[in-house]
Amino acid sequence: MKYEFNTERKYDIIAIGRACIDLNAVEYNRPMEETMTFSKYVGGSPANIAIGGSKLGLKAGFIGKLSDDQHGRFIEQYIRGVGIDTSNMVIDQEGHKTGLTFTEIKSPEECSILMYREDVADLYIKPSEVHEDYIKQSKILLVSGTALSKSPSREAVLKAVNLAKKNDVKVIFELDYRPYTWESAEATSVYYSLVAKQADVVIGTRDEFDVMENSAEGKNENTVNHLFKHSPELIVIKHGVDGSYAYTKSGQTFRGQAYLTKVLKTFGAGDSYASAFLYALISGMEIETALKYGSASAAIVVSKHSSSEAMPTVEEIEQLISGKTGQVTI
Ligand SMILES: Nc1ncnc2c1ncn2[C@@H]1O[C@H](COP(=O)(O)OP(=O)(O)OP(=O)(O)O)[C@@H](O)[C@H]1O
Ligand SMILES: O=C(O)C[C@@H](O)[C@H](O)C(=O)CO
Repeated sequence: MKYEFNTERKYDIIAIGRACIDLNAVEYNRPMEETMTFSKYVGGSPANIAIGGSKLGLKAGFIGKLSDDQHGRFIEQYIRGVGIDTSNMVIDQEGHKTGLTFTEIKSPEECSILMYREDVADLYIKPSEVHEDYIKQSKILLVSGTALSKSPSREAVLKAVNLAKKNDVKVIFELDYRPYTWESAEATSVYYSLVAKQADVVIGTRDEFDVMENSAEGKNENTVNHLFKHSPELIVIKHGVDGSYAYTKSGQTFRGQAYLTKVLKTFGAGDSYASAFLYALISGMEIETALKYGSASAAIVVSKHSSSEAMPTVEEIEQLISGKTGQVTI
């Protein structure tokens, strides 16, 4: 089964949310306290997804706010350098800083991230900085859940969603739950539910859907039955190394299996998955194939050091899917 998009658009994907910096531990297999060197990459889930999509050949744009300093300029230059349109990336004029994410790689199974997100520039994007003329040029608007965590970014995103719906732009909601900037579980649940009900496609891990439902150990069947009473037509629920499921409003369920790989760290899996899954959907592939693209892209990124820089090419993904690189599905 395929998923249809408006084809007459300049951009395939416009993402809204944070573009930040990842500082990934260069020394592996040790706790952060003993890690002395880090490599710098552009990070932030929606930026990673846009970068991944652009590397696969999608025409991408980005709506966000950057700090007016060396870090903000590094991010803008990198994003522009990979071919993403940065004309709607605003420079903060109020002294807010870039968000930083430090990563800890204790072992392939034990990796975590430590985010510095106090007063970060990305959460200060205002509704007046989101423009209808831009959004209406895209096939899809990719919304990151973290951008809903504080005002004025929350209202800016809600405006973007309204404009997308008005202009027949598909809204893809990536739940992207990062506890660091949310005030309470109740607030997260309220805003996640609000946007998920309006979105066309919702993507998240099982844990993130539990956050949306403000419950524990929810069942996929209950989640999709509830959301399909509203706008969503396609829901993707990820279960880490156990793979992922895509559910359609018409009642079909597809399973995507993870590919066995030599894991260096597990972060970056979700973003690489989303970029390749969306690339495949936008390119007119079947949902089953899109799940393979997402899983293969994630398997490639978890075997590498970064999230953004490691995003694969179409050839790398297709080699893995066709078994030419010797990897197998789990
Ligand atoms: N250890 C692994 N080996 C191979 N593939 C993996 C592994 N972990 C995850 N994946 C793939 O990545 C997909 C997304 O993973 P996961 O459910 O962990 O997303 P996520 O929690 O959003 O990721 P992130 O850690 O980036 O936030 C899975 O459906 C699977 O295909
Ligand atoms: O999403 C973030 O802000 C951090 C990411 O850039 C990081 O690489 C990661 O955790 C991806 O899952």
